[in-house]
Amino acid sequence: MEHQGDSSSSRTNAQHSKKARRTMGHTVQVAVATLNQWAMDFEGNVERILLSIRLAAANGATYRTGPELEVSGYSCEDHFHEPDTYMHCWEALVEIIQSPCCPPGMLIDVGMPVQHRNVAYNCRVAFHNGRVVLIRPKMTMCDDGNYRETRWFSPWTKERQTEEYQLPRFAAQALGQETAPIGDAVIATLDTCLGYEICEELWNPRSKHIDMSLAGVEIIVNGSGSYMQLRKAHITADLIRNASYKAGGAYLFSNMRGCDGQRVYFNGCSAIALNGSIIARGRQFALSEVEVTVGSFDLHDIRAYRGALRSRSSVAASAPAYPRVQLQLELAASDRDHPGTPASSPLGEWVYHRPEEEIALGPACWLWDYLRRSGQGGFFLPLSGGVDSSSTAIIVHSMCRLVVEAIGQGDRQVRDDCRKILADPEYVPASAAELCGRLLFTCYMGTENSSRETRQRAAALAAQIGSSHQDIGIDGAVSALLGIFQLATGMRPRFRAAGGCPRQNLALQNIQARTRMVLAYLFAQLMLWVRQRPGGLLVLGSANVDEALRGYMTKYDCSSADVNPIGGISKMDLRRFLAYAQVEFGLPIVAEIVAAPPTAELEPLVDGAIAQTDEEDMGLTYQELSEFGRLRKQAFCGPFSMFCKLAAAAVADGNRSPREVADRVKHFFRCYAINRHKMTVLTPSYHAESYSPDDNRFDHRPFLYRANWTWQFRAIDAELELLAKHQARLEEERAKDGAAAGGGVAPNGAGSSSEPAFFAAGGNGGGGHMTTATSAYQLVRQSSGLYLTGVGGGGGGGVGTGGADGPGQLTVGLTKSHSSGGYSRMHSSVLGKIKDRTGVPV
Ligand SMILES: Nc1ncnc2c1ncn2[C@@H]1O[C@H](COP(=O)(O)OP(=O)(O)OC[C@H]2O[C@@H]([n+]3cccc(C(=O)O)c3)[C@H](O)[C@@H]2O)[C@@H](O)[C@H]1O
Ligand SMILES: Nc1ncnc2c1ncn2[C@@H]1O[C@H](COP(=O)(O)OP(=O)(O)OP(=O)(O)O)[C@@H](O)[C@H]1O
Ligand SMILES: NC(=O)CC[C@H](N)C(=O)O
Repeated sequence: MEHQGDSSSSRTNAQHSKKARRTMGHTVQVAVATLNQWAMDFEGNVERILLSIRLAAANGATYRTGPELEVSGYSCEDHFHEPDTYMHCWEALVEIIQSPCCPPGMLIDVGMPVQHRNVAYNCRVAFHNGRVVLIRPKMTMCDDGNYRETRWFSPWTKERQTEEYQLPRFAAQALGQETAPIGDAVIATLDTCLGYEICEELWNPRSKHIDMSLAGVEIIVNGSGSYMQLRKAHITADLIRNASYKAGGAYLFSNMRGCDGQRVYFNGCSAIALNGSIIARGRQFALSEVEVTVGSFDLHDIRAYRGALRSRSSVAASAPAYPRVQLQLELAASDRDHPGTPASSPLGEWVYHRPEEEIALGPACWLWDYLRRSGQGGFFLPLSGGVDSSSTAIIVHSMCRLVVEAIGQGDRQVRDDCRKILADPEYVPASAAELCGRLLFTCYMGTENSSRETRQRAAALAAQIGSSHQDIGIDGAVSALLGIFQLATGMRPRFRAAGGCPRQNLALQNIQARTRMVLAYLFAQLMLWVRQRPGGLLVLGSANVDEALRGYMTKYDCSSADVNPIGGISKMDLRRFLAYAQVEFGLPIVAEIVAAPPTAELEPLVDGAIAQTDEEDMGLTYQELSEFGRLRKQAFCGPFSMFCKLAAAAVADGNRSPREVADRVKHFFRCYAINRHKMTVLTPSYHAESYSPDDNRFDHRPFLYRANWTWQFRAIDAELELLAKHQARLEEERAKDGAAAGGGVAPNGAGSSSEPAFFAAGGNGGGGHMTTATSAYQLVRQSSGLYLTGVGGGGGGGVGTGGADGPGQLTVGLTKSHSSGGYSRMHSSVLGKIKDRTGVPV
């Protein structure tokens, strides 16, 4: 099926084609736009789209594409259920199509939601010379991480088929066009062919670019809404490079950038690749709202590259065709139009930001978007002089550096936003520190438990970054609150050091922490009044991702803020960031902040020194929390699997016994379970970490748990018993065979290698087979060597039984261990309970 998508192309274009036929060029100049859109801000979104079209045209591009859902903004979420959203998108589209910013002859597409026959799709809408030429719906939705696309959109499932889309009445009248093709089609121009895969379609194993490129589509266009996560930027670049390397052709990747109203920060990095090399790319982090990246390539280079890929050509020869929308248009500029337009050369190596730079830049840009869009006048931060609140303060300072730099480079949008925030229409910042003094208000809120060192560190950091700093005491407020309690109950809690029980000790800590939160909001509301400036300040939070995971924070203390730039970042990464900032931003005090042991300073000092450290309090190190966090979320480990993996590693390293590992895993899960409720009120945090426990979108789990995990912990105990038995048997074997055995046996027990046999395929005595199924249970034995050495030396090869089990022995071993250990104990107690309740023996 072919569509004459441009049958009524304008006179200008017809003349252009005639001329081009005489002086045909092969170099196509294209533009990918990176836009900082804002969900539901149709006004601003249209302006930014038009600006990008204008810039693309000014740079000689004949084709412009942009990010996913750029008309509405990506993060509209349940607004995608509202008919208004679709209507406003069409209104915006008509405005864009009819704008004088769109030059005649230019092929343009925008991303927006479209409802067709009562089904909502996430689409690219391509237009040319005032007409919609194709609506291409997304065919593979994204639902992982923070994405929830199938909640609003359906994938287009009719492969290589189109239907007629009926334009809304007002749009049809405005454009003089009743229908447009919608579906899985491509656009054929007079000189090349172009097709779409939208964001996730590139990430999916059945990427659409494969079939399209085999069917002769030379330019693949991807409009994306891909958000930042630490250490992720290289993935998109690799995917684009690989797609165009394997399939040949040009790959145009256009991404959103910035905070469009949610916790995520879209990652920029728009790029153009040709035949496996990146030829143009945009920035990952920046304050500019519109960035247009232009690249040019020779269509003959695509044909030569593909033709030389012989295996590709033979597959392509039988590839099914796509419906093509035919346009009377040449994308390649004629030589006379753009004499000497050179094809872009491959860029050198793509240098990615290190994680510490990503922390310095990403949250800073996100905060800028949040601040200017919230209409507030700056930030208020309770600054303790510890790693976390210092990191937050330095991120604001980094934001100020970016603002000053952008204004210096002539970014008028940033300058105007800055003036609006500060309510000063003439303002030009003198330096980052000077701007910081106006935007960031820090406050040390000391108690009798605060040390001189932290107080001084907070003051020194404030002086070095330039924030407006105050040092206040809050003991009066704390004792007033305790006084009320005492008046009401006649009791006054005491610290542990003064003979109080843990409950009293904890309550006395939490009242200090919560009082700080109340004061933080008071100061945030009134500090600009004190300075005779309008508006208020946003309260910043500083709880890191590990504290959230472990629940090591007081609910509704200073962790409850308006926004938290470090809530998705681990303590380990924050330390890296601080080391980087110390040098990069010239902040010598940071060395002391990093070196000090993290402490809450909520318990009395002992002889004037800190008596409480975070890691001791938590019973876990920050490094362990990162490891547990990754296993829980990224590796999808429950307590049992986490134990198995960590025990295997610990035994291999010889640094911990399985029992110690079991104790720590159980402690972690207990703490996680009793504190999970805190995640329901977690301050909105910049999303950066793939193991974030954020309950809002990213990590959907219950918040009421059976915190002693009886069933799961019993499985760990059974496993411990099993390992102990193996250990005992191993020692027995060693004692028996001693040096004569010369170590373990080779695979299949056939040799006498001095290495413990690792991939044993069955003990010689028992004939058991190690199947390819590698459960976590098997891995424990593999990496600890316990199972395999036992197999070889003992000649029995049974697991858990020491007998001559046959195939499948591992499973049998597991079952036996459970029934001999925890499971049978539990089982009899259940039977007892049932009997008690029913009176009937079971
Ligand atoms: N399942 C559940 N669903 C809903 N709510 C639940 C709940 N379980 C307890 N609760 C409630 O939660 C409240 C207890 O939580 P909360 O008041 O936060 O108190 P809690 O978690 O008991 O104690 C605060 C923890 O944070 C530590 N801390 C304190 C201060 C600073 C720092 C630091 O970051 O350096 C750490 C402190 O050592 C302690 O471990 C109670 O009201 C309790 O009834
Ligand atoms: N003495 C203090 N002055 C001002 N704010 C404080 C003080 N103590 C704690 N806070 C605030 O409460 C937050 C949580 O306190 P907590 O003691 O848990 O610190 P933390 O999470 O370890 O962070 P940090 O590394 O900044 O101390 C801090 O990040 C900080 O914003
Ligand atoms: N919007 C999307 O389809 C997202 C795709 C992809 N998984 C990403 O993280 O970028």
